[in-house]
Amino acid sequence: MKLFTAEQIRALDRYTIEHEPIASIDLMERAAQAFTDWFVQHYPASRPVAIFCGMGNNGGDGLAIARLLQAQRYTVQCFVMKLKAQGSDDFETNLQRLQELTTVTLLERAEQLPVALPDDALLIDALFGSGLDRPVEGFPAQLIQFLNRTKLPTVAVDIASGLFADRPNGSGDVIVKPEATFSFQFPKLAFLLPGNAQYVGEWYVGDIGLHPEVIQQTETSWFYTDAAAARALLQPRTRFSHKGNFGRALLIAGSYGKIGAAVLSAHACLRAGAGLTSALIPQCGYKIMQTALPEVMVMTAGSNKKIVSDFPPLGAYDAIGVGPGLGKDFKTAKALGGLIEKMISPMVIDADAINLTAENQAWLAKLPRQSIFTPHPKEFERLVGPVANDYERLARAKEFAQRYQCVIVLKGAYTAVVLWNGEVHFNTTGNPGMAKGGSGDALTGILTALLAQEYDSATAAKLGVYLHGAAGDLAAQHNGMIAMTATDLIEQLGHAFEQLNHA
Ligand SMILES: NC(=O)C1=CN([C@@H]2O[C@H](COP(=O)(O)OP(=O)(O)OC[C@H]3O[C@@H](n4cnc5c(N)ncnc54)[C@H](OP(=O)(O)O)[C@@H]3O)[C@@H](O)[C@H]2O)[C@H](O)CC1
Ligand SMILES: [K+]
Repeated sequence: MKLFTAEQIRALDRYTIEHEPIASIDLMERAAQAFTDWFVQHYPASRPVAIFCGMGNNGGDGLAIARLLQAQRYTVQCFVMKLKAQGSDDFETNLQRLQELTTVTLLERAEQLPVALPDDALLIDALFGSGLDRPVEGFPAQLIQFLNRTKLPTVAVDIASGLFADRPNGSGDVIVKPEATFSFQFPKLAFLLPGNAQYVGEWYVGDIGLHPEVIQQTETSWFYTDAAAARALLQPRTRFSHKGNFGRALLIAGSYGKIGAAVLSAHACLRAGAGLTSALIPQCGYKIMQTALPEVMVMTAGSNKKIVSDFPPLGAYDAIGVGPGLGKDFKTAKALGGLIEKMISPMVIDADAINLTAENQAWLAKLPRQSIFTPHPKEFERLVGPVANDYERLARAKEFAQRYQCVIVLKGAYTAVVLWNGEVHFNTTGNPGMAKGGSGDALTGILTALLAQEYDSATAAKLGVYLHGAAGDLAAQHNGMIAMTATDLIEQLGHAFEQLNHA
């Protein structure tokens, strides 16, 4: 699914108004109706509602929502933050429509705050939407601070007031903190960035019928992978396949005390459908791996029993994943440098293999094209240096992916798959229960398995990250977010594949 900037969304609105055709006031009514339908499903009419409106189209939506909720028998108080004499045309029309039915309170000065609100009130924030073009200051900032201080459950219309849809906010910016955001047609880029979590809450998207033709034609480099998008990436396994078709995968992983990381990644590789899974691990892990996973073929390498070094020739493998629990011994580093130089097919590079690459940047130029890096934010900064915010992190990942023709999987709440062609695909599956040791090892195994099955790197990364999150969601359902482990996640992979097959 595509994501657009605020400016692109404005252009999509205009095109829809002209070509559907639909009057702009009717498009606003459609948006307000979509919000209201959703709101009625989520919040009971027994709770009083207080709606705070600005004077642009976001405020216009708020006024229309006030009218529609009143028709659904909600008790509604409506406030307009009056910053200027005249609002947008559609705002003015909706103000008139509402004032024919009820009184609207104008808020113009700080002295009018605090506003008295019932203890069980639900707040709707329609002060600013995607038209916000500067940080909020003065009276509007005081009003937002007041709303936040009430701690009453707040729902944002389209986007929390004060939050920029597609560019960074300053650290001191005043922004509404909603428990939920109901957005029109598309999630905003800002919703997918970890630093904005408290300014988004749960987000929902309502279809308001923007013109499908123009959505299809409008180019973007931002996407998100939902079930439909992931489903389209899945290759059918034919009945004539035998283990040779599904590729030979190799994990190079583990060091003394971290053999578990090797076991987890190999386990996930098996469950993600690799035909033959092998592991190259230190001698100290031999029995552990053979016992834990009889399906895995095990090799050990190097005279030091605690680490892997001196890799044997590895040309027989279709895909190699390297890094989980590997450690950073200089002998391991030397072997990894040699491997990177020889390999021609894409590799998955995780954990200590990322850290070692960060310390040996000359390897980057020799890296097999379309290799996949899977850094968490700290590992990413080791690779590229410090970054100031989520937007800069994405920009740097794009630059890096383009320069080295690789894929960067930026792990986080909405893991971002950044491709060498500049595209960014945000994942939509997963949950906080996955923020635990072992989750990343599982992802490396999954990605290596998909590469071995001849998925290209971009597809493997998007699909693998989706499945990893979907399996995590199933593990959370069965074991709870607190108790779930990486092994639970791996054991749900089969169900995650099935679920996707039937999506
Ligand atoms: N397809 C859709 O998504 C639809 C969306 N709708 C809704 O429309 C808004 C966007 O409406 P818009 O009128 O463009 O913008 P806002 O309502 O967000 O803001 C209006 C004006 O507010 C002023 N502004 C901006 N920043 C600040 C600030 N920091 N402090 C004070 N004032 C500010 C600015 O006007 P100025 O004259 O003061 O410069 C803005 O123009 C979208 O979010 C949806 O809710 C439609 O209803 C239907 C389709
Ligand atoms: K808003």
